[in-house]
Amino acid sequence: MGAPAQISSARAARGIAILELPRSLLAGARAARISSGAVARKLGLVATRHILGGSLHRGLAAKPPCAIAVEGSDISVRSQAIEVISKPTVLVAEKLGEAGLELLRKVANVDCSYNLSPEDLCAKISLCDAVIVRSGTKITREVFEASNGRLKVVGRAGVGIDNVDLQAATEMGCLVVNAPTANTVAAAEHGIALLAALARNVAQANASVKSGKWQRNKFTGVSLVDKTIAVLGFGKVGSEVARRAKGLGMHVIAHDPYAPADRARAIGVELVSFDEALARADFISLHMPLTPATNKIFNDETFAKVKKGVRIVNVARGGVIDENSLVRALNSGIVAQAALDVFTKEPPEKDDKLVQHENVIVTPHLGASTAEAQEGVALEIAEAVVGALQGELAATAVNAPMVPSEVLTELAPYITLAERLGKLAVQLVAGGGGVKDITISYNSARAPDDLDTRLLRAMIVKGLVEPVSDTHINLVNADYIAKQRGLRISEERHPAEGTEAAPLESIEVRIANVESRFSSAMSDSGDVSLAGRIKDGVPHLSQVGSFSIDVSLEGSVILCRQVDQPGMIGKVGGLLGDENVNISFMSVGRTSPRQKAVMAIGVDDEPSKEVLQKIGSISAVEELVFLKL
Ligand SMILES: NC(=O)C1=CN([C@@H]2O[C@H](COP(=O)(O)OP(=O)(O)OC[C@H]3O[C@@H](n4cnc5c(N)ncnc54)[C@H](O)[C@@H]3O)[C@@H](O)[C@H]2O)C=CC1
Ligand SMILES: O=C(O)C(=O)COP(=O)(O)O
Repeated sequence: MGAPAQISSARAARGIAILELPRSLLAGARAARISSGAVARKLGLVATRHILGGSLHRGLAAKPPCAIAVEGSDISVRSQAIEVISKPTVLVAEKLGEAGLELLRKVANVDCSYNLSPEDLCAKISLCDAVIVRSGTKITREVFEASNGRLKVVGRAGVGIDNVDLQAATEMGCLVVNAPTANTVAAAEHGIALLAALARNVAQANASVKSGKWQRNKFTGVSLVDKTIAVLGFGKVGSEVARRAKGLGMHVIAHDPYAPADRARAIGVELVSFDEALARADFISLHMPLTPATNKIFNDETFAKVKKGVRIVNVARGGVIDENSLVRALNSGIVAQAALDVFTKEPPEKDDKLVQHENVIVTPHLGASTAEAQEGVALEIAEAVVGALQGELAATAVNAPMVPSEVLTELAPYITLAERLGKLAVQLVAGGGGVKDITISYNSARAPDDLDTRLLRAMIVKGLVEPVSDTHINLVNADYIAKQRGLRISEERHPAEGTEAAPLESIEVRIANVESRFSSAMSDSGDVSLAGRIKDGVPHLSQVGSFSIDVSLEGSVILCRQVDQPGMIGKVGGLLGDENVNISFMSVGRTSPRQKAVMAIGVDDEPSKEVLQKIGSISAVEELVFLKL
């Protein structure tokens, strides 16, 4: 956490305000929290701030500056609005390439502690904002719990995330990112290396010659050309293996329930069913992830379906094979040979039957271990972790919906609007309790499939739940938390007048089956109802119950129902002015002249109870509520 910073000067020139901060203050800082709505918005902070619930500004993180340029002319920032936050701590728990470490060190304190026991990892984790692991470290529920909410990002420097408890990460709002592309070729090359080594008994022959023997007949192998290889899991690695196997003159078939047919066609691979792949293959190469569905997918039943004498290569995960079944299949000759890079338990026991089997060759999980892949992976994961710490939605997020950066930029003001509507709506519910049925209406001139509402929904949940709980909510866990709290959220799309340039005309939040502290917030259908829109880039409250109003959602809001009559604005404004409460906006929504009206007053500061009471006792005022943003 940081301390409020003093701004040495703020000057505006040609629409750019420069806020100068003492350099000493920012030395070692990773970011500055800008809590003034106007400035935050103009810095584009709002989008980042809300995604991880953090408060980071990406421009600052890379190179702590002594000045922040803010676009716009109407900027006034108080010094308390800026808070400097110290560097995050990233624990690198397994060896990572130097380029990645260098990148991390620019923005974080990097603690490289390898080979930690689970206990030591749990002891350390509460001091870390992020942790980077490879396949050798398990990030279990216990680790997340031990972090006491500080751990915000888990970076998996590689593809497989079966060593991370994703459910626990999601529940705790911790983003998991991986590095899915940089080791693809390395893994595929290792698969091909094992395939060739297997077919020609390279490992056994090597050991034999080194032990002083010369056994040429014993190690006669089999040819690859014209043989059929079944690639199971036709994703990134599987496709690269298929391409290379084609080059070796093999006939390649593949099974993958989710593989696009055009990719298979482009490589000249025949997509077949699982059973057909088993029945036809001379070689089987495994490239599917370890999931509950693929766990022990190779078992006695599966081996009963393979062509006798099949050879198996596994550079995916040990857990996709029932290792006892494989030993049986090897002993009976159903499987002639196996080449394994991965094991259910790593490292396997010394006397492991599979490892020691004469027809099995093994490597210690080396698929991703080339110099090139490790540099690439290190950079890929470091970029993802740094981005995530800065509140960006990592493109390689594993447990959060991916939102392209263009969409994020476009939705940024609506993200703020959504959270604020949620925050206001829950304050309008009497007692704040009983909130269960929420309807969100998106009014948009765009085609229904042209609006990604996941982020908006998450932010509404954040706004609704955070003020009444100690749970930290972000895009990662919003849906989970909503479900856990029994919130039933329905989303509606309504075509709106307007241009397609703006993603949305307005957002309405309705809460059904509750009483309100401000009866005018009840819609005709009996729901607490609020709507807002973006005006000149700023979130505005545009409707309360059935009253149309227009108040900028930057500070807090006083809503006041009155009998419409002259002089009300002056009276209320006078009372607030006497208390030095700055009014940022005022708007009156009426059903018809001199009937009921709702006055919405945007205020920068929280008025005292006394002044609210005085406003409430103005004879024309029928009800009043103060809503904090
Ligand atoms: N040995 C090593 O060092 C390395 C191992 N790996 C392992 O290889 C796996 C694959 O990596 P990528 O190709 O990069 O991932 P990927 O996600 O691009 O491909 C995985 C493919 O498996 C498919 N799949 C899922 N369930 C399946 C099933 N039941 N049957 C057949 N296919 C299924 C998916 O549709 C997907 O196309 C990783 O999950 C990881 O476990 C990856 C890199 C290095
Ligand atoms: O990327 C993967 O899935 C791998 O299996 C590589 O594992 P590693 O990072 O080398 O421990």
